[in-house]
Amino acid sequence: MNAYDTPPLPGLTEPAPADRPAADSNGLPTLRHLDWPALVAELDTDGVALTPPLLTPEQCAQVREMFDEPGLFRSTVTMARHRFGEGSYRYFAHPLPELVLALRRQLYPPLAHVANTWAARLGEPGFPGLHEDLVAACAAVGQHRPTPLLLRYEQGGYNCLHQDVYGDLTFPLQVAVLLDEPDRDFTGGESVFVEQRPRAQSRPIVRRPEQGQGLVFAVHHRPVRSARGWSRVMLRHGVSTVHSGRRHVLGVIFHDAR
Ligand SMILES: O=C(O)CCC(=O)C(=O)O
Ligand SMILES: [Fe+2]
Repeated sequence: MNAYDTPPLPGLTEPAPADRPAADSNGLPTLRHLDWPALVAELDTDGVALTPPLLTPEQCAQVREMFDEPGLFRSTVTMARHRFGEGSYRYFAHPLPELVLALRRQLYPPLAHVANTWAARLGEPGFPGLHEDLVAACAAVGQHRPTPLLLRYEQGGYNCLHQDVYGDLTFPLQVAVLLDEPDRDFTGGESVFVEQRPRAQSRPIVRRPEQGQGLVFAVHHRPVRSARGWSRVMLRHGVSTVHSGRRHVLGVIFHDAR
């Protein structure tokens, strides 16, 4: 059983306005245009869902440029050093930039609804309905460090298949927002997912978001209906080689890290 009540899934009663991102009076994203029931259906089928643009091209440029402001980050990882791939990523420090915070807070409640449905299917503990309560739950188990990150791949860059687990408390969904325009700013660099099914061969899934679009996907596993009820299917994600140009992604992970 879930230990938390989850607010109803937004979008079930309100019509989705336009299929493009809007900004509030502070220039921060507002995500009222997302068709959550459609995204949930996609997540339940594939474990991966592609959103309409979450950020405008201007907001994408704004976030991309943050990569070169070292003061915004708590740590930088050179992927080749750990054999994670080729490229680098930086974890944002507190206080998170307003735009990153806005995405994290606004994407969380509908995803918590999905997470709680998945948890109930798998007999796992549930999650709070508000992101601030998830952050508090993380802190209570020693996970204090923010996990949103910016990734940069140059020509030849890639990201090996992995899972973003940073402690015992793992929120099961995450979002990656593409900040560049494919085939203009870079070529190659597809988003790659591999679903490892029980007692079966693995399924590859490839997505090519446009600039500003987000990919929502399972962090480690998700429920899939089987003959004996629900079983866990593992998902790993990565990025194929960038053939030319530079590719940037904003990674929004909801649990904090140890
Ligand atoms: O660059 C990508 O598309 C993958 C980013 C990633 O691994 C993440 O957001 O956790
Ligand atoms: Fe990742």
